[in-house]
Amino acid sequence: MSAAPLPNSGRPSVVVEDLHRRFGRVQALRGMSWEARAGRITAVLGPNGAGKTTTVACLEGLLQADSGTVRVLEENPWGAGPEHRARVGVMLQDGGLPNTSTPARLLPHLARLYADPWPVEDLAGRLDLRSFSSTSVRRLSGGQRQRVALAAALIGRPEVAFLDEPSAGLDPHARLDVWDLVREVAASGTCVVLTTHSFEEAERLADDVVVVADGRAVASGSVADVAAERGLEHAYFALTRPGGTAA
Ligand SMILES: Nc1ncnc2c1ncn2[C@@H]1O[C@H](COP(=O)(O)OP(=O)(O)OP(=O)(O)O)[C@@H](O)[C@H]1O
Repeated sequence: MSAAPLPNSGRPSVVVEDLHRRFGRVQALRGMSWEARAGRITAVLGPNGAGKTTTVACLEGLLQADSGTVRVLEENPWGAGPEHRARVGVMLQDGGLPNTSTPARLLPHLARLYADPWPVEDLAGRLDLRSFSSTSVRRLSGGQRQRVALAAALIGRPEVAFLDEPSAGLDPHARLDVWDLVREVAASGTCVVLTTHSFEEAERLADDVVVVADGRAVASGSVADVAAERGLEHAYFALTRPGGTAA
């Protein structure tokens, strides 16, 4: 029997290479390049408007780049079929959940779309969804909706999960629950890519970090490498200072 490959060996699960995307006069992406690997958590950090959401939308197959390459599980996500979609979990910033449904109806419905879903009860327990499982999505608090959106992204046990600010606005208990779950998902071999504005989240949760500014990646690598001696926060400010480069 051959040894199981290391989770971060082989080709990266997510590849962004020299991506360009313009919206009218705004050049949102200008040569964005980075990679993310299976079994690791990659945090994408950057100022407002730096191009994080645009890049992730291209990776999710929701937006087409003007030029450059995007590969997710070795496929171009733009126009990819249902088999590819089933392998990728997406948590959008605004939740993207149907307002009139309830967690108790929505999650079992989503679970039935997958061959080997995460058991709904277990996921609901892990994210503490039970106390509001019969409340309509419209009436949930922001943090509750966020946790349901995360459950919806993970229920299909995706090989790649894109999580847009997964713990923004959560209370400290919920935040720790989310971090534990995300770590577990990555430990099972999933490539987790999350956007965040939190240095604490990047430092405590992520293995790798990509710092984005002005439409391109200005640093990427392990959190330890990017943070270097002076810490991630210092590196971030040096790298993303308007018109400046790393000190
Ligand atoms: N659909 C669109 N139409 C016009 N401009 C857009 C569109 N989507 C993004 N942009 C612009 O592209 C740039 C990059 O936006 P993007 O949402 O990718 O940034 P971001 O890094 O995710 O920011 P934030 O941290 O605020 O979420 C911004 O200047 C934004 O205004």
